[in-house]
Amino acid sequence: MYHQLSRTLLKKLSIDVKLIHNRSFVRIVEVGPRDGLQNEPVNVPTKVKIEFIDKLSETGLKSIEVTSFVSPKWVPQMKDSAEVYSGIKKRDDISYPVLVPNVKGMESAMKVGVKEIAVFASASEGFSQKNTNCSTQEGINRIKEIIDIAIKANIKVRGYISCVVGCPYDGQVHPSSVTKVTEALLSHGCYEISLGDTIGVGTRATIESLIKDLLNITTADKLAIHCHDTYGQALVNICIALEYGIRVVDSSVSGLGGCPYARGATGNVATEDLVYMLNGMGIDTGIDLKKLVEVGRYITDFIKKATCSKVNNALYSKYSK
Ligand SMILES: CC(C)(COP(=O)([O-])OP(=O)([O-])OC[C@H]1O[C@@H](n2cnc3c(N)ncnc32)[C@H](O)[C@@H]1OP(=O)([O-])[O-])[C@@H](O)C(=O)NCCC(=O)NCCSC(=O)C[C@@](C)(O)CC(=O)[O-]
Repeated sequence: MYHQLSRTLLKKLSIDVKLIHNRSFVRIVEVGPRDGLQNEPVNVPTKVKIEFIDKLSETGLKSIEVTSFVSPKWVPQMKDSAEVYSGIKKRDDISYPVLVPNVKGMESAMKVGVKEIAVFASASEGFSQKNTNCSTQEGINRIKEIIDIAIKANIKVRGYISCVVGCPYDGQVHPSSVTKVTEALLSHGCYEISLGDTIGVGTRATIESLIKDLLNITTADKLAIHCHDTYGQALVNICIALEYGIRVVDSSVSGLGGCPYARGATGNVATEDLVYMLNGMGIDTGIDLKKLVEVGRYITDFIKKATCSKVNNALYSKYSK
Protein backbone atom coordinates (compact mmCIF):
# COMPACT_ATOMS: atom_id res chain seq x y z
CA MET A 1 0.00 0.00 0.00
CA TYR A 2 2.71 2.46 1.08
CA HIS A 3 4.90 1.39 -1.84
CA GLN A 4 2.02 1.90 -4.24
CA LEU A 5 1.26 5.36 -2.86
CA SER A 6 4.87 6.44 -3.21
CA ARG A 7 5.03 5.10 -6.75
CA THR A 8 1.91 7.00 -7.73
CA LEU A 9 3.27 10.19 -6.18
CA LEU A 10 6.61 9.76 -7.94
CA LYS A 11 4.86 9.18 -11.28
CA LYS A 12 2.89 12.37 -10.78
CA LEU A 13 6.14 14.21 -10.13
CA SER A 14 7.54 12.49 -13.25
CA ILE A 15 10.43 11.09 -11.26
CA ASP A 16 12.12 8.00 -12.60
CA VAL A 17 11.18 5.29 -10.08
CA LYS A 18 13.59 2.73 -11.55
CA LEU A 19 16.52 5.11 -11.25
CA ILE A 20 15.76 5.73 -7.60
CA HIS A 21 15.24 2.05 -6.84
CA ASN A 22 18.73 1.23 -8.06
CA ARG A 23 20.07 3.01 -5.01
CA SER A 24 19.34 0.82 -2.07
CA PHE A 25 20.75 2.81 0.86
CA VAL A 26 20.58 6.46 1.85
CA ARG A 27 22.64 7.86 4.71
CA ILE A 28 20.66 10.39 6.67
CA VAL A 29 22.54 13.12 8.50
CA GLU A 30 20.36 14.17 11.43
CA VAL A 31 20.87 17.88 12.07
CA GLY A 32 18.12 18.42 14.66
CA PRO A 33 20.37 18.99 17.68
CA ARG A 34 22.35 21.70 15.83
CA ASP A 35 20.35 23.20 12.94
CA GLY A 36 17.12 22.29 14.71
CA LEU A 37 17.86 23.93 18.04
CA GLN A 38 20.14 26.84 17.07
CA ASN A 39 17.22 29.12 16.27
CA GLU A 40 15.06 27.98 19.17
CA PRO A 41 14.10 30.89 21.44
CA VAL A 42 13.42 28.59 24.43
CA ASN A 43 16.65 27.83 26.27
CA VAL A 44 17.08 24.07 26.02
CA PRO A 45 19.05 22.84 29.05
CA THR A 46 22.24 20.91 28.41
CA LYS A 47 20.84 17.72 29.97
CA VAL A 48 17.82 17.80 27.64
CA LYS A 49 20.09 18.24 24.61
CA ILE A 50 22.18 15.28 25.78
CA GLU A 51 19.12 13.10 26.34
CA PHE A 52 17.76 14.15 22.93
CA ILE A 53 20.99 13.12 21.18
CA ASP A 54 21.26 9.86 23.16
CA LYS A 55 17.71 8.98 22.09
CA LEU A 56 18.59 9.77 18.46
CA SER A 57 21.58 7.43 18.79
CA GLU A 58 19.13 4.59 19.52
CA THR A 59 17.13 5.05 16.31
CA GLY A 60 19.62 3.56 13.83
CA LEU A 61 20.91 6.92 12.55
CA LYS A 62 24.55 6.74 11.47
CA SER A 63 25.34 10.45 11.54
CA ILE A 64 24.10 13.02 14.06
CA GLU A 65 25.30 16.63 13.99
CA VAL A 66 25.52 17.36 17.67
CA THR A 67 26.19 21.07 18.15
CA SER A 68 28.21 24.04 16.91
CA PHE A 69 31.33 25.71 18.30
CA VAL A 70 30.27 29.16 17.06
CA SER A 71 30.38 32.44 18.93
CA PRO A 72 27.81 32.38 21.77
CA LYS A 73 27.31 36.07 21.08
CA TRP A 74 25.96 35.11 17.69
CA VAL A 75 24.08 31.93 18.62
CA PRO A 76 23.43 31.77 22.39
CA GLN A 77 21.62 28.39 22.22
CA MET A 78 24.90 26.69 21.25
CA LYS A 79 26.93 28.09 24.17
CA ASP A 80 27.11 24.70 25.92
CA SER A 81 28.62 22.89 22.93
CA ALA A 82 31.59 21.45 24.86
CA GLU A 83 29.36 20.09 27.65
CA VAL A 84 26.89 18.62 25.16
CA TYR A 85 29.59 16.92 23.11
CA SER A 86 31.32 15.56 26.21
CA GLY A 87 28.06 14.43 27.82
CA ILE A 88 26.56 12.30 25.05
CA LYS A 89 27.01 8.53 24.87
CA LYS A 90 29.03 7.99 21.71
CA ARG A 91 28.58 4.79 19.77
CA ASP A 92 31.39 3.53 17.56
CA ASP A 93 29.08 3.03 14.59
CA ILE A 94 27.77 6.62 14.64
CA SER A 95 29.51 9.76 13.48
CA TYR A 96 28.93 12.88 15.64
CA PRO A 97 30.08 15.92 13.63
CA VAL A 98 30.03 19.45 15.06
CA LEU A 99 29.82 22.73 13.16
CA VAL A 100 32.93 24.95 13.31
CA PRO A 101 33.18 28.54 11.94
CA ASN A 102 36.81 29.47 12.62
CA VAL A 103 40.09 28.39 14.20
CA LYS A 104 38.87 29.40 17.67
CA GLY A 105 35.89 27.05 17.33
CA MET A 106 38.19 24.34 15.94
CA GLU A 107 40.47 24.59 18.97
CA SER A 108 37.52 24.28 21.36
CA ALA A 109 36.14 21.31 19.41
CA MET A 110 39.51 19.55 19.49
CA LYS A 111 39.72 19.98 23.26
CA VAL A 112 36.69 17.71 23.64
CA GLY A 113 38.04 15.20 21.13
CA VAL A 114 35.76 15.59 18.10
CA LYS A 115 36.42 13.18 15.25
CA GLU A 116 34.43 14.97 12.54
CA ILE A 117 33.59 18.61 11.92
CA ALA A 118 31.42 20.50 9.46
CA VAL A 119 32.50 23.83 7.97
CA PHE A 120 30.19 26.24 6.18
CA ALA A 121 30.38 28.83 3.43
CA SER A 122 27.74 30.68 1.47
CA ALA A 123 27.15 30.80 -2.28
CA SER A 124 25.80 34.34 -1.81
CA GLU A 125 27.64 37.35 -0.45
CA GLY A 126 24.68 38.77 1.48
CA PHE A 127 24.18 35.65 3.58
CA SER A 128 27.91 35.21 4.10
CA GLN A 129 28.14 38.68 5.64
CA LYS A 130 25.08 38.27 7.86
CA ASN A 131 25.90 34.73 9.00
CA THR A 132 29.67 34.91 9.44
CA ASN A 133 30.59 38.60 9.21
CA CYS A 134 32.85 38.05 6.21
CA SER A 135 32.74 37.69 2.42
CA THR A 136 32.40 34.29 0.75
CA GLN A 137 36.11 34.32 -0.19
CA GLU A 138 37.15 35.25 3.35
CA GLY A 139 34.93 32.42 4.58
CA ILE A 140 36.67 29.98 2.23
CA ASN A 141 40.05 31.21 3.50
CA ARG A 142 38.93 30.59 7.11
CA ILE A 143 37.80 27.12 6.10
CA LYS A 144 41.22 26.38 4.62
CA GLU A 145 42.85 27.30 7.95
CA ILE A 146 40.43 25.01 9.80
CA ILE A 147 40.94 22.13 7.38
CA ASP A 148 44.73 22.41 7.59
CA ILE A 149 44.45 21.85 11.34
CA ALA A 150 41.87 19.07 10.89
CA ILE A 151 44.00 17.14 8.43
CA LYS A 152 46.99 17.14 10.81
CA ALA A 153 44.72 15.91 13.62
CA ASN A 154 43.09 13.24 11.41
CA ILE A 155 39.65 14.84 11.78
CA LYS A 156 37.14 14.38 8.95
CA VAL A 157 35.65 17.52 7.41
CA ARG A 158 32.23 17.87 5.83
CA GLY A 159 31.38 21.10 4.00
CA TYR A 160 28.12 23.00 3.77
CA ILE A 161 27.24 25.56 1.16
CA SER A 162 24.31 27.76 2.11
CA CYS A 163 21.87 29.55 -0.20
CA VAL A 164 22.47 27.24 -3.14
CA VAL A 165 19.41 28.45 -5.03
CA GLY A 166 18.24 31.57 -3.22
CA CYS A 167 19.44 34.04 -0.61
CA PRO A 168 17.28 36.07 1.80
CA TYR A 169 19.41 39.15 1.05
CA ASP A 170 20.61 38.76 -2.58
CA GLY A 171 17.68 36.85 -4.16
CA GLN A 172 18.23 34.17 -6.78
CA VAL A 173 21.61 32.41 -6.77
CA HIS A 174 23.15 31.13 -10.02
CA PRO A 175 24.55 27.55 -10.04
CA SER A 176 27.96 28.92 -11.11
CA SER A 177 28.37 30.55 -7.67
CA VAL A 178 27.74 27.18 -6.01
CA THR A 179 30.10 25.40 -8.38
CA LYS A 180 32.91 27.83 -7.51
CA VAL A 181 32.53 27.31 -3.75
CA THR A 182 32.15 23.53 -4.18
CA GLU A 183 35.41 23.31 -6.12
CA ALA A 184 37.20 25.33 -3.44
CA LEU A 185 35.88 23.29 -0.50
CA LEU A 186 36.61 19.96 -2.17
CA SER A 187 40.11 21.05 -3.14
CA HIS A 188 40.79 22.18 0.44
CA GLY A 189 39.85 18.71 1.73
CA CYS A 190 36.12 18.37 2.49
CA TYR A 191 35.09 14.76 1.91
CA GLU A 192 31.52 15.76 1.02
CA ILE A 193 29.59 18.94 0.24
CA SER A 194 26.08 19.39 1.57
CA LEU A 195 24.00 21.66 -0.64
CA GLY A 196 21.93 23.89 1.63
CA ASP A 197 18.67 25.31 0.39
CA THR A 198 18.73 27.53 3.46
CA ILE A 199 15.45 29.31 2.85
CA GLY A 200 13.67 26.42 1.13
CA VAL A 201 12.94 28.24 -2.12
CA GLY A 202 14.27 25.49 -4.41
CA THR A 203 11.99 23.71 -6.84
CA ARG A 204 12.37 20.62 -8.97
CA ALA A 205 13.68 22.79 -11.82
CA THR A 206 16.20 24.89 -9.89
CA ILE A 207 17.60 21.95 -7.93
CA GLU A 208 17.92 19.88 -11.09
CA SER A 209 19.77 22.63 -12.91
CA LEU A 210 22.09 23.10 -9.91
CA ILE A 211 22.94 19.41 -9.65
CA LYS A 212 23.51 19.08 -13.40
CA ASP A 213 26.03 21.92 -13.21
CA LEU A 214 27.76 20.42 -10.19
CA LEU A 215 28.08 17.04 -11.88
CA ASN A 216 30.32 18.72 -14.47
CA ILE A 217 32.93 19.33 -11.78
CA THR A 218 32.39 16.50 -9.28
CA THR A 219 30.59 13.21 -8.73
CA ALA A 220 27.35 12.48 -6.90
CA ASP A 221 29.16 10.58 -4.13
CA LYS A 222 30.77 13.86 -3.05
CA LEU A 223 27.40 15.60 -2.65
CA ALA A 224 24.63 15.67 -0.06
CA ILE A 225 21.36 17.61 -0.04
CA HIS A 226 20.09 19.79 2.81
CA CYS A 227 16.60 21.13 2.22
CA HIS A 228 14.64 23.46 4.44
CA ASP A 229 10.94 22.98 3.86
CA THR A 230 9.73 26.59 3.88
CA TYR A 231 7.74 26.19 0.65
CA GLY A 232 6.91 22.49 1.08
CA GLN A 233 9.27 21.45 -1.74
CA ALA A 234 11.86 19.56 0.26
CA LEU A 235 10.79 15.95 -0.47
CA VAL A 236 10.41 16.65 -4.18
CA ASN A 237 13.83 18.28 -4.26
CA ILE A 238 15.35 15.34 -2.41
CA CYS A 239 13.83 12.99 -5.00
CA ILE A 240 15.60 14.95 -7.73
CA ALA A 241 18.87 14.63 -5.85
CA LEU A 242 18.31 10.85 -5.54
CA GLU A 243 17.57 10.66 -9.23
CA TYR A 244 20.99 12.17 -9.94
CA GLY A 245 22.73 9.69 -7.66
CA ILE A 246 23.05 11.67 -4.42
CA ARG A 247 22.71 9.30 -1.47
CA VAL A 248 23.28 11.47 1.56
CA VAL A 249 20.38 13.55 2.82
CA ASP A 250 20.28 15.95 5.79
CA SER A 251 17.11 16.27 7.83
CA SER A 252 15.89 17.31 11.22
CA VAL A 253 13.62 15.25 13.44
CA SER A 254 10.10 16.70 13.48
CA GLY A 255 11.28 19.39 11.04
CA LEU A 256 12.89 21.47 13.79
CA GLY A 257 14.92 24.47 13.01
CA GLY A 258 15.96 27.29 10.82
CA CYS A 259 18.88 29.64 10.65
CA PRO A 260 18.97 32.73 12.90
CA TYR A 261 20.41 34.70 9.97
CA ALA A 262 17.81 33.63 7.38
CA ARG A 263 14.58 35.40 8.32
CA GLY A 264 11.38 33.48 7.66
CA ALA A 265 13.11 30.21 6.82
CA THR A 266 11.51 27.24 8.52
CA GLY A 267 13.05 23.97 9.61
CA ASN A 268 14.63 21.21 7.60
CA VAL A 269 12.67 18.45 6.01
CA ALA A 270 11.43 16.27 8.87
CA THR A 271 13.46 13.08 9.31
CA GLU A 272 10.27 11.08 9.96
CA ASP A 273 8.79 12.21 6.61
CA LEU A 274 12.05 11.48 4.80
CA VAL A 275 12.37 7.97 6.29
CA TYR A 276 8.72 7.21 5.47
CA MET A 277 9.23 8.31 1.86
CA LEU A 278 12.45 6.32 1.47
CA ASN A 279 10.85 3.23 3.06
CA GLY A 280 8.06 3.57 0.50
CA MET A 281 10.62 3.57 -2.30
CA GLY A 282 12.27 0.45 -0.91
CA ILE A 283 15.39 2.41 0.06
CA ASP A 284 17.02 1.37 3.31
CA THR A 285 18.12 3.91 5.92
CA GLY A 286 18.63 1.56 8.86
CA ILE A 287 16.31 3.76 10.93
CA ASP A 288 13.53 2.59 13.23
CA LEU A 289 10.66 4.94 12.38
CA LYS A 290 8.76 4.21 15.59
CA LYS A 291 11.73 5.22 17.75
CA LEU A 292 12.25 8.31 15.61
CA VAL A 293 8.63 9.37 16.09
CA GLU A 294 9.11 9.05 19.85
CA VAL A 295 12.26 11.20 19.80
CA GLY A 296 10.42 13.81 17.72
CA ARG A 297 7.72 13.93 20.39
CA TYR A 298 10.29 14.11 23.19
CA ILE A 299 11.91 17.27 21.84
CA THR A 300 8.82 19.05 20.51
CA ASP A 301 7.04 18.43 23.83
CA PHE A 302 9.99 19.99 25.61
CA ILE A 303 10.07 23.14 23.46
CA LYS A 304 6.26 23.20 23.48
CA LYS A 305 5.89 23.20 19.73
CA ALA A 306 3.79 21.01 17.49
CA THR A 307 5.77 18.60 15.36
CA CYS A 308 6.23 19.78 11.77
CA SER A 309 6.27 16.16 10.61
CA LYS A 310 3.08 14.90 8.96
CA VAL A 311 4.31 11.34 9.43
CA ASN A 312 4.90 11.94 13.14
CA ASN A 313 1.35 13.24 13.47
CA ALA A 314 -0.07 10.29 11.57
CA LEU A 315 1.89 7.61 13.39
CA TYR A 316 2.11 8.95 16.94
CA SER A 317 -1.47 8.23 17.93
CA LYS A 318 -1.28 4.80 16.28
CA TYR A 319 1.91 3.86 18.15
CA SER A 320 0.79 5.25 21.49
CA LYS A 321 -2.44 3.21 21.53
C1 LIG B 1 32.13 33.42 12.53
C2 LIG B 1 31.88 34.34 13.71
C3 LIG B 1 32.57 33.78 14.95
C4 LIG B 1 32.50 35.69 13.37
O1 LIG B 1 32.02 36.67 14.26
P1 LIG B 1 32.86 38.00 14.58
O2 LIG B 1 32.04 38.81 15.52
O3 LIG B 1 33.29 38.62 13.30
O4 LIG B 1 34.13 37.33 15.29
P2 LIG B 1 35.28 37.91 16.16
O5 LIG B 1 36.50 37.09 15.82
O6 LIG B 1 35.36 39.41 16.01
O7 LIG B 1 34.82 37.54 17.66
C5 LIG B 1 33.75 38.19 18.31
C6 LIG B 1 33.58 37.55 19.68
O8 LIG B 1 33.15 36.21 19.54
C7 LIG B 1 34.13 35.32 20.11
N1 LIG B 1 34.25 34.16 19.22
C8 LIG B 1 34.61 34.15 17.93
N2 LIG B 1 34.59 32.91 17.46
C9 LIG B 1 34.21 32.12 18.47
C10 LIG B 1 34.00 30.72 18.58
N3 LIG B 1 34.17 29.91 17.55
N4 LIG B 1 33.61 30.22 19.75
C11 LIG B 1 33.42 31.04 20.83
N5 LIG B 1 33.60 32.38 20.78
C12 LIG B 1 33.99 32.90 19.61
C13 LIG B 1 35.40 36.13 20.16
O9 LIG B 1 36.25 35.62 21.15
C14 LIG B 1 34.88 37.50 20.47
O10 LIG B 1 34.53 37.56 21.84
P3 LIG B 1 34.85 38.89 22.72
O11 LIG B 1 36.30 39.16 22.55
O12 LIG B 1 33.99 39.96 22.08
O13 LIG B 1 34.39 38.50 24.09
C15 LIG B 1 30.37 34.53 13.97
O14 LIG B 1 29.83 35.20 12.87
C16 LIG B 1 29.64 33.23 14.17
O15 LIG B 1 29.82 32.54 15.16
N6 LIG B 1 28.77 32.88 13.20
C17 LIG B 1 28.03 31.64 13.23
C18 LIG B 1 26.59 31.89 12.95
C19 LIG B 1 25.86 30.58 12.95
O16 LIG B 1 26.12 29.70 13.74
N7 LIG B 1 24.90 30.44 12.02
C20 LIG B 1 24.13 29.24 11.90
C21 LIG B 1 24.92 28.09 11.37
S1 LIG B 1 25.07 28.08 9.59
C22 LIG B 1 23.60 27.39 9.06
O17 LIG B 1 22.71 27.19 9.85
C23 LIG B 1 23.45 26.96 7.64
C24 LIG B 1 23.60 25.45 7.45
C25 LIG B 1 25.01 24.99 7.80
O18 LIG B 1 22.71 24.74 8.30
C26 LIG B 1 23.30 25.05 6.01
C27 LIG B 1 22.07 25.73 5.43
O19 LIG B 1 20.94 25.44 5.83
O20 LIG B 1 22.30 26.56 4.58
